[in-house]
Amino acid sequence: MIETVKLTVKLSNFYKMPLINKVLSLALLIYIAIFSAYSLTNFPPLQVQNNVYGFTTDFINLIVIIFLFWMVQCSELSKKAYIFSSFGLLLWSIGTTADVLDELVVQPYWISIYFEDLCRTSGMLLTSYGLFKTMRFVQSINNRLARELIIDDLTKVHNRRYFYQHAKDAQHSPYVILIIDIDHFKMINDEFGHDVGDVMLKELATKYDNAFTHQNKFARLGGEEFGGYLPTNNMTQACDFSQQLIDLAHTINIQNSRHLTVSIGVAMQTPNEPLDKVMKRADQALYLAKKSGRDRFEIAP
Ligand SMILES: Nc1nc2c(ncn2[C@@H]2O[C@H](COP(=O)(O)OP(=O)(O)OP(=O)(O)O)[C@@H](O)[C@H]2O)c(=O)[nH]1
Repeated sequence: MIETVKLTVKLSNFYKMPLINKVLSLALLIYIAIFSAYSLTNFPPLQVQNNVYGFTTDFINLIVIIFLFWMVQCSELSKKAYIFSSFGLLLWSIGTTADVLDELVVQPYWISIYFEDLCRTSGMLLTSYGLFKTMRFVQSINNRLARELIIDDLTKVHNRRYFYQHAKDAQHSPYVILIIDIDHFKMINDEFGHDVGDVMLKELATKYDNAFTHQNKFARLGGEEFGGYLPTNNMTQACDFSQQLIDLAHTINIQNSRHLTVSIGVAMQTPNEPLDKVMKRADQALYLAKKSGRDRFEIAP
């Protein structure tokens, strides 16, 4: 099953966020307001005009860190990434607030040196780890989506997208295409139920996937139809392999009442023939195999 992945960073999302995000943001703003008011009223003032440059840069730093904190609150990150980034930026803003006020008043030594630097440094460390966790989170989503893009959901073998891409990219010429179709699959579904049909599809796909070794590729093209890609110019080998696949289907029992059969269309690429044409010829050969009684393979002329 594809699990829904939420990954949004939208500042307007804040109002939809859990209470904890809002409480944390409010706590930060209240802390900054109280600490600033306390410092400005209790510590000896400095000449602001002598520190305009320092005050401006520190103030911009603070605004940027608060903005980053806000962005984290509005993002849907993994739990660890959220916790580390939030608390890191919280500490970092607390340290930077002290840094800004440092330019306006004479702070006690323990604030201007120890408290400020400790908060800022530990904040930076936690934020960096939160960023690392965020990147790992994005990477894991990316890897999972990339995998899901080429894997068939039901049978877990490669899907049609992978098959066509591989056949186009492989650049082996000539190659052989097999189109493999389960016989009377509708009857199996009708007689035994759709769930039994699904089990048959999975069982056949797993067995065939194991049979396609080395450079040979196998995929579910859709429904009860599968594709095979053999980078070979040896038609005898391709025919022997097709017969092996037909025999392999016979080893699968449908509820111990009868075995599965498949029909296969085989087509070898002619010089410079595009993939869709080879597929079409393989499909025509499959149609012939069906018409000739099924449980067999036919070679496209
Ligand atoms: N259980 C199951 N059935 C599926 C799935 N995808 C397609 N089918 C069924 O496969 C059947 C294909 O039927 P047809 O195209 O008539 O082919 P067939 O009955 O195999 O007949 P021939 O190919 O002529 O031998 C349909 O009944 C589809 O509903 C699936 O994922 N699971």
